Amino acid sequence: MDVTEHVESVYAELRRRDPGESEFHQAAAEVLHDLEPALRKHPEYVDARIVERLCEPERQLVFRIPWTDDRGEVRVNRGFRVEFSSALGPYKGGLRFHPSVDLGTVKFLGFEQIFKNALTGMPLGGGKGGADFDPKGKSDGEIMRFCQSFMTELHRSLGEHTDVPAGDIGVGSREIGYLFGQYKRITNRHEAGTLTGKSVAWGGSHVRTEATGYGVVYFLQEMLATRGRSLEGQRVVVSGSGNVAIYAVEKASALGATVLACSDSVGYLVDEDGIDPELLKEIREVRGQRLPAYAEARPNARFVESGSVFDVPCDVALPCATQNELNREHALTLVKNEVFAVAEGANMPCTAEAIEAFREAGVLFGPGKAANAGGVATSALEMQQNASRETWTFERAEERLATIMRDVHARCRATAESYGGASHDYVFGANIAGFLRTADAMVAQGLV
Ligand SMILES: NC(=O)C1=CN([C@@H]2O[C@H](COP(=O)(O)OP(=O)(O)OC[C@H]3O[C@@H](n4cnc5c(N)ncnc54)[C@H](O)[C@@H]3O)[C@@H](O)[C@H]2O)C=CC1
Ligand SMILES: O=C(O)CCC(=O)C(=O)O
Repeated sequence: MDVTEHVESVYAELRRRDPGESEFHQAAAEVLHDLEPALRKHPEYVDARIVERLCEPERQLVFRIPWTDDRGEVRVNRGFRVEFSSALGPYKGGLRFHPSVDLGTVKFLGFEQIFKNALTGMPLGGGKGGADFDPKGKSDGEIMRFCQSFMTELHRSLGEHTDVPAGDIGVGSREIGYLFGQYKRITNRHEAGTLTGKSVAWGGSHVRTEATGYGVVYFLQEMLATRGRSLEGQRVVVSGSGNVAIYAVEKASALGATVLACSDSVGYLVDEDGIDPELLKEIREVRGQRLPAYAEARPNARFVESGSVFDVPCDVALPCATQNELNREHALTLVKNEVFAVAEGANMPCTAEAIEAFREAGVLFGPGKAANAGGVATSALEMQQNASRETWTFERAEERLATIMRDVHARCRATAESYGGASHDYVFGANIAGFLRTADAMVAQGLV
């Protein structure tokens, strides 16, 4: 069978079957386009219909989540868990609580997760979940009751050898605590490895909180080193001000960069003196305030409510908020301002057109499935500690994270080159490397 025709027919079929899932189509299009050289080299993948099978989740759960608000009124949300691939290990990937979540969003995230998890070299399958629940403005009691109801339904599908969720947008260690508590109560099992992102006080791993943001910066360091640069003196712009963004700011600053700006869904913050990571953490994580509170506390900082954080001139941009937040127009502004490198902390934050603009301008570009793999990799370290009933030190966990990110970077480059691409084409390298590992396992495991 002609490989191009094969890939095109798989793509056409997935669009036909699920026409409303534009984010899933976008994620699939990028990966499928890059796979052709691998399929030419390995006709056995075509014969076994690996691509077709990978595009169809092994299982998709959609469920009702009834809960009561603080006035005693009944509320109903919709929950999702897409168990995409168990070729390399238990389904693994976070839970997102945000009003925009639908099946297409969860499928795009779960699809990306397959390749990302494979790229880490760890024994992890791919999955993702969430709910169209808006945590904004909810009380602690409401969050707890919602998490309990969510887990009352989802617990049947989970287990340390089956499916292991973690956090994502709107789900942090508080939510993981409530979810775990309900899981334990219903199953009567203190099976710590069933959820990751737990508090270090009761089964979590040091560095999991920091891992995604730190990992992005480690990946960036490796990319810069290929051009003889370091982070020292670089002007960095980060989008978002949640978990990934905060720890990207912290690590980039610690390595000598000046982080000029970060953002939220209302606007962006500029601090000409460099964002102070401790103050940012205090405001966002401890006080739960928004970014204007930071601007009020620092003389050379301002909060801007129009335009985009990517208008701020910089050497390095780290989009760490959400999907499709950086479009072609933003990319062209960054290029005009001579951006040197972009690494995705969020999942699919750059549109296909933005990535094309970076490629045309020769900007170093680290795709999310490689650059933000540190989070899920540290989740795998958490599972490892849970299985052996150990708790590693912060230093030991961070050293493992740094090594994993160096390996992910090297794997992308080596794979890109060996399949006829440029070594700096991290998108191509990541897609092929993640695919090969998964495809080999699928062929070995037969038609399942
Ligand atoms: N938490 C993790 O370990 C990992 C997260 N990611 C990805 O990183 C991204 C951020 O996740 P977290 O930091 O965990 O979530 P979070 O809930 O801690 O923070 C999300 C941030 O994005 C901002 N945001 C949301 N929608 C926005 C919009 N439309 N425009 C501008 N800002 C917006 C929020 O204000 C917040 O600052 C997501 O794409 C997530 O899938 C990727 C790998 C692992
Ligand atoms: O640690 C995990 O399992 C979740 C990480 C995640 O959701 C992601 O990589 O996007």
